Amino acid sequence: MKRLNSRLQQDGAPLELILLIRTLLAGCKEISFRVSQGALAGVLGSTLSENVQGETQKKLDVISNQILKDTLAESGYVKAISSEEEDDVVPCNPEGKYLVSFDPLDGSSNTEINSLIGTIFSITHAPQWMEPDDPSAFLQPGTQIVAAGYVLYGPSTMLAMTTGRGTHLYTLDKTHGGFLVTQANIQMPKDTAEFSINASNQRHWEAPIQNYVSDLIAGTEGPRQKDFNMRWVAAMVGDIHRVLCRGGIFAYPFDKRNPKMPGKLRLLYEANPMAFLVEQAGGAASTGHGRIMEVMPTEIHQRVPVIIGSENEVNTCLEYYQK
Ligand SMILES: O=P(O)(O)OC[C@H]1O[C@](O)(COP(=O)(O)O)[C@@H](O)[C@@H]1O
Ligand SMILES: [Mg+2]
Ligand SMILES: [Mg+2]
Repeated sequence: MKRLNSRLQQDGAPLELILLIRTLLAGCKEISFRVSQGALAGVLGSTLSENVQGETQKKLDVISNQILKDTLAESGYVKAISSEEEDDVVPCNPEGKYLVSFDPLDGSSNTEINSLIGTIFSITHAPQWMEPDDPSAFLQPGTQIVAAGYVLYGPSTMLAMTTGRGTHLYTLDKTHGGFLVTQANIQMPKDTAEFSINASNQRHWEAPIQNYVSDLIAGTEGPRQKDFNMRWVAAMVGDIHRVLCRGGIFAYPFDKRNPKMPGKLRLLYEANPMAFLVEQAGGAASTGHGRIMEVMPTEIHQRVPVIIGSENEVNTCLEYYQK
């Protein structure tokens, strides 16, 4: 099986980017170890603090954020970091060539039940004009990302990553501590009979997505004339992993409860990396009104509605928005 280094070289990644990715993954391996210790390491449960988005931070959110922040800041490759758990950007090496955005721990509510969680990241070039504490350099559309992926802390620790030359799946071989390619160039099925959405929010959605999901649920008796199954992990990283591996459609749409919050998931470190991975695997990723990767961010913690998955099913969903 191919090692991470040779796969990245084959895909034409520059040396400094490879070294940065290896550094980032060293942090993720430490998180993986802490996660696997569970209650024994005293890492479960909530802290007394909230992040900038008003969410109660779990101990693992804070620990994972600290691990990644320290590892990346010390590496020298990174000019600045933006994280779900940091109010502002974190300045690193003024000479660093890259910017890294991450969700240190996705699926926080799963930590206490030993269920799927992960780390999501994206990497862009750092503009030379940028001061390391300047958030505006992070406001680049997803099309500028040079590498993105997630590490899934599941029964095995897996990495899904793309540098724009296909999406590859890797598995952490704990016997020597390296990630090995276990599936190169994943190709998602274009069609699917599986959807993934928090249906308890249905009454708050806009009409197009309400109608679309109603038609999925109507199955063979409805206009789609086909039965669909529903799957929900409650961690985007787990739900997207399933969609990448066997097709499906995942959505976290805009809902009307808070008009100032155009969706739940964050563009820089949740929606964009997943959109890049899925597009590179032959899938599609939209806000309902346009390609996620073309959204111009206006702030680092910006939220967007997401509809991500098998290409034909995403397009069918988008027809409801166009009606
Ligand atoms: O249970 P809800 O409210 O539908 O939210 C689930 C969503 O929230 C998230 O957990 C948000 O991410 P964090 O855990 O990083 O805050 C997503 O992974 C998931 O898809
Ligand atoms: Mg998250
Ligand atoms: Mg998180």
